[in-house]
Amino acid sequence: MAPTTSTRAIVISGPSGAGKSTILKRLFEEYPDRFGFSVSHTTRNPRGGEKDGIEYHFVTKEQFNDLVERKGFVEHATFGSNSYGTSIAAIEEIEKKGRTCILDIEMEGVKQVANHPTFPRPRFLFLSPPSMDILEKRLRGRATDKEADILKRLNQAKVEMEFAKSPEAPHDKIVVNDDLDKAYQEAKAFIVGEDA
Ligand SMILES: Nc1ncnc2c1ncn2[C@@H]1O[C@H](COP(=O)(O)OP(=O)(O)OP(=O)(O)O)[C@@H](O)[C@H]1O
Repeated sequence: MAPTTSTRAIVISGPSGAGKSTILKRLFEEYPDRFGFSVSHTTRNPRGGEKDGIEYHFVTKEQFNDLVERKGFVEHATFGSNSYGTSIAAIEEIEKKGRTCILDIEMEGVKQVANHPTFPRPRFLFLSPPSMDILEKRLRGRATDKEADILKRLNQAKVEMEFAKSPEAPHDKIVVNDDLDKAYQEAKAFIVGEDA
């Protein structure tokens, strides 16, 4: 059965520090039963306490590559020696529960999802910082990132912002996260469908 509008997956993207987690946390609090995150696949080993099928689907490199060949991932990437991916089956697991799957993914993943040969096109939301200066302040204010990481994230943010402006970008809606309450209301209107 094709997903109805209410369970059609939603992709949220935007530079690191744009406020994706902040907005999604609020959304999940306001609508505790309406959304879900898919469980990703990874070839890395489980860390203490991680359970297969909960934090990740832990698979071998062969299993992972087999799923890549069969176009079973809407997006996947390799970092260092470990691969990660979002499978169509994992998204369907969320939809089967009558929930909307939210995919929080970076730019290369967004391109892959938009160009997938069979996966029904999700709705794309891009969260933008008000300016690069403010983004830098927020990344510094988060105090979780090392200086080298902050500089890497800022460089990558420039690339993501350029992509968002390009004709190739699939975004259906761009929300500028200046005032958090206003940005949340705008994102929510798009996500829960009033603005669909
Ligand atoms: N509108 C806002 N005004 C001020 N600060 C904000 C606003 N939105 C988010 N922040 C702060 O900016 C920082 C970055 O936000 P957040 O961690 O949600 O970004 P993110 O897009 O999820 O980043 P990542 O992709 O790295 O996970 C956080 O410290 C958050 O509290």
